[in-house]
Amino acid sequence: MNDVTTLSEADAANELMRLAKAIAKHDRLYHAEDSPEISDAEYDALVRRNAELEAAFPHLIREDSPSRKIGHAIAASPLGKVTHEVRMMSLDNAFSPAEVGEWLARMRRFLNLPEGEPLAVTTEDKIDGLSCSLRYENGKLVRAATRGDGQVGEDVTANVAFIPDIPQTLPAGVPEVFEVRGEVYMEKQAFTALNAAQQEAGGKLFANPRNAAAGSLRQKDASVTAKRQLRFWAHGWGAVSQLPGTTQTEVVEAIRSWGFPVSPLFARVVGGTEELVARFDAIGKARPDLPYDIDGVVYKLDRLDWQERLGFVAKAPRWALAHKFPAERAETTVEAIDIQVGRTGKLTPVGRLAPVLVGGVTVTNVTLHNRDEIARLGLRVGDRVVIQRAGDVIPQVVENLTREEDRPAFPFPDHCPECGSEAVAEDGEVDVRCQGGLICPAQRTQRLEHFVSRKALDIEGLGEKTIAQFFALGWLESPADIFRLRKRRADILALEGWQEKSVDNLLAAIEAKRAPDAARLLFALGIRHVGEVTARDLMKNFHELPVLRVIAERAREGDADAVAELTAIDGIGPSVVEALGDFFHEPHNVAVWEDLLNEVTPPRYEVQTVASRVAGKTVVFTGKLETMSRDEAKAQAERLGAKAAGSVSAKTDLVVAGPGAGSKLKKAADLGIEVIDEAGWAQIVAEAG
Ligand SMILES: NC(=O)c1ccc[n+]([C@@H]2O[C@H](COP(=O)([O-])OP(=O)(O)OC[C@H]3O[C@@H](n4cnc5c(N)ncnc54)[C@H](O)[C@@H]3O)[C@@H](O)[C@H]2O)c1
Ligand SMILES: [Zn+2]
Repeated sequence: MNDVTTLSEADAANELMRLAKAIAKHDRLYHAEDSPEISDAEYDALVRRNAELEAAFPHLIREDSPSRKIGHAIAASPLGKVTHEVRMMSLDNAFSPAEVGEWLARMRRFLNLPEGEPLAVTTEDKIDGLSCSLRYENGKLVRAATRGDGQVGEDVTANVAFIPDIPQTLPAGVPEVFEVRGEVYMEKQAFTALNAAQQEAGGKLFANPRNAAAGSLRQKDASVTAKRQLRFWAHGWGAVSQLPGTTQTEVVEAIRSWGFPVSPLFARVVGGTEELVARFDAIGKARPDLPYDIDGVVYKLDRLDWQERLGFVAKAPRWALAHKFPAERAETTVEAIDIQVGRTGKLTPVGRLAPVLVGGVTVTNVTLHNRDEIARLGLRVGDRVVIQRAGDVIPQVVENLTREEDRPAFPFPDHCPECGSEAVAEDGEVDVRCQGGLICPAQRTQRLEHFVSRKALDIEGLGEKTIAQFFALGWLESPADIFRLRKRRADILALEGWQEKSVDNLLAAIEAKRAPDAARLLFALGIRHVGEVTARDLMKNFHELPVLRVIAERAREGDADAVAELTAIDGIGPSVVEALGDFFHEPHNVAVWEDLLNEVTPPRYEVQTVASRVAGKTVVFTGKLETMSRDEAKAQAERLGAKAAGSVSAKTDLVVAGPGAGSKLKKAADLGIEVIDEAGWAQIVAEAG
């Protein structure tokens, strides 16, 4: 779904046409046939999208716009037609306190009321049924009608005779003409029982109590209605010869006194957004215990003279608002599963959904996390799913409703969709990663940033921004390109923000790394499991990068000697051996590697030691080190010609202990080994050359 602000007029017009068609179709299925094909949340997302487009392109609003239509025309209904004397309306929706506040502010502006003056507003639950208009003349029920398209509804007079909540006659003294309007509904229990009975009899199943109530009322044969447990409560009125009050509250009270049920949660609230939202929250709390379904709270301005002044917009009164409970869960269809490659090479599946309104927000994408999650859900393209979005949490698929169908599983890719390199999950890991780190466009800039970072090649002046800029210009695709930047001196100078001096400084910093430290270069390549320390350990043993490559390739081919040679190194395990083998097995990586080694020439790697009083000794670091990391401490020991070991034994010469050293300290004492603290170690480092 494209952002409306970037949409061309032609695209907007096309989309509006498609929406008008789709919404009309779903209106027919829902209102005329009582068998919706999509969830309300999906329908609401279509309506919302239509409203967004119409707001951005008001001149494109169609003659047949869904925003102007109520319900569905009843042309095809077998029931008689009734023209409403006063149109039956819909309600505007709000999904957030902010939208409720806007509604209140709009009314205030319209009525020119002073800011902050409290308003009296009635609140009642928005019951999920179908509207029905009951016309009484001289206290006798003469006509009952559905809403239809708002102007013309269906005659259900015979049907409502079987609804005990609807009186056939009213007490003496009622106005000559009075149309009571309210909701015909089915309680949850009756709905469950009806569907069970329908299932038994092989009849039609209803999607929800609202559809069941509508399907039960709108029957040509009223004896069918008689078998269904329908109920009614009143929430308004249509044509009247006289009003029994000057406020919504007074008239609803009068209707109640004539024998009609009204909402048990009806209340008059004086205040602003905060007071209304408090009431909304209270009704939300009561919701699970109500015997019927509700989907929100209806607010109506209490004063009828103000209602009259406010009047109506296209299809709803300005003086009323339906504040809907944001559905935290909703049903929709997975239209596609795309694979995104993250900056670390992780393949993340993303579900593309038929747009659906969840928690008041239109959701079109959902993260599917990883390959295991797709397997757990048994998810395939085309499946119906329940998605959930609570608060600001990223939407999740909580259930796959299409499980049982016999279709092939989603084939999770074993190659990176960005670069075509192999994508694998290592043992015990759920994430599948692209192995083409150095050539994968999704990973490239991050790999380059790592390549020049302080602990890697440490090239000053080549920051994140510059890398991104050069990358976008096509100047930096792989590490070797860094060393070819000198040919672009004039091009860089022509860029904004670069002067002779800064360009020359950058190029000098790069030239200074033509003969880099081999361990840093190896670490800079970003091979999985090959961190700073591992890179040094490897280079200490093999000294030359081409030698390491040969050993790694032989190990991958299963050469036991090569494997043994690698794993004999302290700290090198099977995962490093595998990662190295995989790296050199990927032709793209080899190309990058060879290209790079044509540009730079690392000298033979030898551990550079300085004279110190711990040369040739074995040191153990233990406890919490406060001024350096354990890796740094190890590196320092190496530079001083000492060996850093992990545990205290008879071979240990010196223990450097931080706070909380514990058992190792005790062992050192038992063996009579010298123990110093971090400050003592710093002293030794400082003394050395
Ligand atoms: N799934 C689908 O395919 C599909 C298709 C069309 C419509 N729908 C659903 O139908 C609804 C839209 O229908 P709508 O335009 O008739 O609006 P609506 O039903 O959301 O709101 C208007 C109606 O609310 C009723 N109502 C309930 N309690 C009320 C109260 N206390 N006071 C006043 N009115 C009260 C009235 O009958 C009124 O006509 C949406 O929820 C939509 O998701 C779904
Ligand atoms: Zn890739």
